[in-house]
Amino acid sequence: MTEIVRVQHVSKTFHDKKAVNDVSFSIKKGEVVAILGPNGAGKTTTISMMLGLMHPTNGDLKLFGLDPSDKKVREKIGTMLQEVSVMNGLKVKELLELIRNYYPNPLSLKELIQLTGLTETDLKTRAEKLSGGQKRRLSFALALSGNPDLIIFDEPTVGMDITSRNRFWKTINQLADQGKTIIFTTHYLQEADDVAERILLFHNGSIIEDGTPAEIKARIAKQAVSFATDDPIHSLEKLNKHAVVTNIYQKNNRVIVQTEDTDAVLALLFEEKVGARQIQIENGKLDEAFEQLTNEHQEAM
Ligand SMILES: Nc1ncnc2c1ncn2[C@@H]1O[C@H](COP(=O)(O)OP(=O)(O)OP(=O)(O)O)[C@@H](O)[C@H]1O
Repeated sequence: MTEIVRVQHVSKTFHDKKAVNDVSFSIKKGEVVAILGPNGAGKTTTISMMLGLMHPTNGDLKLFGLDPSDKKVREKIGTMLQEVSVMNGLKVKELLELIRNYYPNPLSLKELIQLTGLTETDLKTRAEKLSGGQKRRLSFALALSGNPDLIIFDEPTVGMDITSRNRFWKTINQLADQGKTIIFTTHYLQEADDVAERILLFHNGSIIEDGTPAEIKARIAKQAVSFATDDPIHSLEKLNKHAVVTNIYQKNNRVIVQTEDTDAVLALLFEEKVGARQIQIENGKLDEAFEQLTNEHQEAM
């Protein structure tokens, strides 16, 4: 598979602050990658270096095998940054036409409208008169204008209402199906869990986890089987003796069995005849994993 992004031992220091500290990763064609991490973790700095807006203090960073500021690279990238700045005085349609002209194979205006949900009224409006949410929609259309192979977004859904957000992710999934490579940062962990195939978790300038959302959640092993029963004490006694049960307790008439193997626990419920009803399997949540991983790292420092 073609390597699109290659980051090798990259660091960025501002005065004496190490914002990014010896980070290495590579991203292949067609991957959808979420960059997560608490405030100040180094996400925006990493993205800015990928876009050639900042140079690494140390290390090497290539997109499509070239320097990010190379014209050939710029033609293949679409981006949407946190700050939406649009050119005042132009109508949305004029602005889109202008930007499309910079690219060798732009998307048609019709395609851009269909992908981003810009309305006829939006097209006739001067860019500076758009609402915050409409501006983000325009910014999304501008990012897609050149029909980019690589799309990089920094917190793209901030300020979008639920409908716009759903539409945005639907389009992203559509673009991913076409084989585009997509990298985005977000503080909405559910979005990363739903959309990304891979998560790079940043903390204090370093990558502390790199894996699929399922792998990252599984590493925290907060999986559990819970059930209702007429005799919780009897269930606790019968199940507690099995090694597959890592923890067991009663909560509001339900028995919660924490384990790393929910299938084995399900089998046990029937073998031990505990009279389990309304059985539920909980696979852990990404936000729990996120919090635990960043805390563990904080303690280890
Ligand atoms: N231009 C700059 N000058 C000095 N320090 C900077 C600059 N840009 C970023 N930093 C510092 O580098 C660190 C990483 O910042 P960065 O913006 O990359 O974090 P982030 O993960 O994107 O955070 P957030 O989630 O808040 O957007 C922070 O401590 C920040 O204060």
